[in-house]
Order: sequence, then C-alpha cells, then structure tokens
Amino acid sequence: MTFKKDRLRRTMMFVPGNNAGMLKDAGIYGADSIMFDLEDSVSLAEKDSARNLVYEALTTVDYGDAELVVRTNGLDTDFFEADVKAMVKAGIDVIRIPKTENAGMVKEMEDLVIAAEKQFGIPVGQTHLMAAIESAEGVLNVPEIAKASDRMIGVALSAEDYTTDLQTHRYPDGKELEFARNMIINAARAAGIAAFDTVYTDVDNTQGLINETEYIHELGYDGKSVINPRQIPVINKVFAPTKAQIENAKNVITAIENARLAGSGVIAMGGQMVDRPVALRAERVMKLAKASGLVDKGGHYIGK
Ligand SMILES: CC(C)(COP(=O)(O)OP(=O)(O)OC[C@H]1O[C@@H](n2cnc3c(N)ncnc32)[C@H](O)[C@@H]1OP(=O)(O)O)[C@@H](O)C(=O)NCCC(=O)NCCSC(=O)C[C@@](O)(CC(=O)O)C(=O)O
Ligand SMILES: [Mg+2]
Repeated sequence: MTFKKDRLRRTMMFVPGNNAGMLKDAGIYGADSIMFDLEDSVSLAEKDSARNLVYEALTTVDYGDAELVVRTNGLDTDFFEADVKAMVKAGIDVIRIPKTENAGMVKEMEDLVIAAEKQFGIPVGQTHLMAAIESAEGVLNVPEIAKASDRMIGVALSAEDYTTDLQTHRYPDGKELEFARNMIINAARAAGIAAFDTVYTDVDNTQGLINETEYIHELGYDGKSVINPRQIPVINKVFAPTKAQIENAKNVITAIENARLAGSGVIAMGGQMVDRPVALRAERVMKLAKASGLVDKGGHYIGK
C-alpha cells in the first residue's frame, strides 16, 4: 500500500515486540496503525530477540491496510542503532521516537534513518517519523519537535511517563494532562501533522475510555494509542459521525459547490453561513463516515 501522510489514525495499537502470538495476530483487530514496541514493554534481557521477532513479523506477516509503526528504544540506549537499522531494512512505515525532548533528537533519528535507508537500498524518505512526548521538557518543546523534519507524521502524548515526570498521577478527569494535550494538538496542527492521545490503561473500564476519547475528539485529536484490541471498536465508535452529522456534511458540500458555481465562496444554508472552513470540516466528517463504513461509495448513509 502506498504511504499516505494524512491517512486516518483513530487507533494506534501497541504490540509488545517480544510476544510472538500477539505479533502474528495483530492485523486482525482493525487498528488503523499497528505499533510494534521494542521499548518499555520489552525487558532488557529480551531486547535483541524482540528486535529479531519484529523484523521477522514485518517481513513475513500480511498486515493488510494497517500502517506499520515501531517504537524503538531511546536514543540514549545501546539498542537504538540496531533497532533503527533493522526496522528501516524491514521497510517500516513510521518510527516512533520515545521520550522526545527536543528537535535535536528528531534530527539525530533522521540522520540514522537516512544512513540506514542508503545502506539497505530503501528509497530515501520512505521511512517516516513521529515523536512521543513523555516529559515536561518535551511538552515545552513540542512546537519545534513537530516541525523538526519533513518526515514527521505526528506527535503523541505519553501520559504514563509524563505524569511521572510531573510528579503527579493520572486522574479520571485528566486535569493533570490539560496543558500537554492543548500544547500537543496546537503544535501538531501548526506543523500540519497528526496528534495522538495517550493510552488508557484501565482496559476493563469501557465508560472511562469513552469519556476520555470523547474529550480528546472534541479537542481535535486524530486518535489514541491503545494497548488492547478491545479498545479499538470503542474508539472508532466515538470517532464515527452520527447520521445527522453525515447528512449535514453532505448538504454543506453541496451548498459550497453551488456557491462556487455561482462564483461565491460563501452561502447560507438553513440560516447558517457555509464557507471554506465549514466545508473542510464537512469533508473530514465524510472521511470518517467512509472509514467507519457508514456511507457507500457515493456518500449515501447506509448505517451499520
Ligand atoms: C493490557 C494487557 C496486559 C491486557 O491483557 P489481557 O490478557 O486482559 O488481554 P485480552 O483482552 O484478554 O486479550 C484478548 C486477545 O487479544 C490479544 N491481545 C491483547 N493485547 C494485545 C495487543 N496489545 N496486541 C495484540 N494482541 C493483543 C491477546 O493475546 C488475546 O489473544 P487470544 O489469546 O488469541 O484471544 C494486554 O492487552 C497487553 O499486554 N497489552 C500491551 C501492553 C503494552 O504494549 N504496553 C506498553 C505500551 S504503553 C507504555 O509504554 C506507556 C507509554 O509509553 C505509552 C505511550 O507512549 O503512549 C506512556 O508513557 O504513556
Ligand atoms: Mg512511556
């Protein structure tokens, strides 16, 4: 599949790199992106074998349309270089840089990726990057991090490490994450890339996950990192537009097209002004509706 920088990324599922069974079946759950983890879900003793397992999976398993992401070990570890080389060689779509603190770290990763692409005959530029923001320093620097490379596709909040760094805990209302969430979504949009919310670790608490997803969806986030396949349909449902939203979006798109034909960029629809930003939002609704299987190819609502 051709890489699409602006594809849908409602769910990005962590798969521990040392778990052969999970690696084999990771493609069956419908995550938009599958994120193979070589970092914190893998013990020190298993770092090399996990890298080999993930390489093997990437070169033998068919993951369908899912975007393939790997979280390498940190730049300050002994494993980082070998991780990057192996994953670039395997043709990974995106490398997620853990614990990103500044733009220099993105540049360091990019240099190593370029060297690996050249070494293994991978087209230069094929391997994309994203940054996990896991500290107070990272949050303060997220605007420069998001713009550090043309390869960047997104920035992600990593609230487990971040709240540890802040010397707080995670709370159900998420007050402790407000500043980081707002910084990250604004920095991502200013750079023209995606914003991902953090993992929700209470996997049996579906209502808690719904509440958190509704909140980040309102903020404008593209999706969430997930740790369990059961979380995927819950998040997709929150991101799925309602029938009324879809019908309104279709009407907006028709109205703006009529305005364009009449030589105008603005038109009234049921007493509401419709202009370019309204039309762009309507297009995003239709994109989500299509991805959710709620409309046919012609954009007609078919429900589910
Ligand atoms: C949570 C739990 C133990 C629950 O176990 P349970 O046993 O209750 O799971 P069940 O629901 O019963 O599983 C039903 C079936 O799904 C399969 N299945 C489950 N999970 C699957 C999966 N992830 N991938 C593929 N397959 C999977 C399973 O094999 C079974 O298959 P089968 O036997 O065939 O039926 C399990 O999910 C799990 O280990 N998750 C991954 C945890 C992980 O990766 N942590 C590191 C990333 S966070 C981090 O590092 C913090 C961060 O850095 C984050 C940031 O940066 O954003 C920060 O700072 O915030
Ligand atoms: Mg972390």
